[in-house]
Amino acid sequence: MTKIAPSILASDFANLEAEIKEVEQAGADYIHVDVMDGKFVPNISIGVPVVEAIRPVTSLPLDVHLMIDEPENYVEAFANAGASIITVHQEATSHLHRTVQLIKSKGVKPGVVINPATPVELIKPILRDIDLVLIMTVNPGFGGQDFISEALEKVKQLDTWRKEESEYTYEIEVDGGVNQHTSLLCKQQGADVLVAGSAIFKRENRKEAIEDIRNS
Ligand SMILES: O=C(CO)[C@H](O)[C@H](O)COP(=O)(O)O
Ligand SMILES: [Fe+2]
Repeated sequence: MTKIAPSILASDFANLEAEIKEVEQAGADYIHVDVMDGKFVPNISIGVPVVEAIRPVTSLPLDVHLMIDEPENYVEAFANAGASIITVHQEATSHLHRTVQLIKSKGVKPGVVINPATPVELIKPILRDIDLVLIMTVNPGFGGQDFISEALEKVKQLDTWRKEESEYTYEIEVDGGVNQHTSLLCKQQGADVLVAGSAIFKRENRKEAIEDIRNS
């Protein structure tokens, strides 16, 4: 069954605990946390104290998407705050293997994410070391943007590679512009986890929203 990771970027921050509990009750699999630094992406969102604050309010894994330059400098802080998965941009770190090893050494699952214009071949050398690959279907920085369907070819390629190579155990996650229509395209190409912000939190009935995305 396709996993659904609601992105709290689109939630009501004044009621964050209730928002998280509602999507957990509604069948979410991960809580996706978008961290932005105003440098790697042109927006600032939330950081370590928010991860620490939400860790006790849910039993779901916290899927922390770091949209920050030199993420290696913050791996320890996010690990200590309770991140379950830490995903770093290939474009943001010079020594990807070192950063991934650092994440593992803190007992956290490592993920690697690429922007829509980044070729998937660039991350082939790291695939055996990671638990998750995140394919961006928008340019990161904001919720509510339109889905870039061209990026889905990378999902297909990743699915093909892991069928050919037993050492590859990564999940394939898609993030950006996912809704009940685009979710079908992601699943058809082999995606396991779908991130959705606006399509879940901007709807009154979160259970229906999650089911519409999962069952499209
Ligand atoms: O990483 C992100 C933005 O950079 C978010 O996870 C993503 O945009 C989710 O929001 P939406 O579903 O509204 O597109
Ligand atoms: Fe994200």
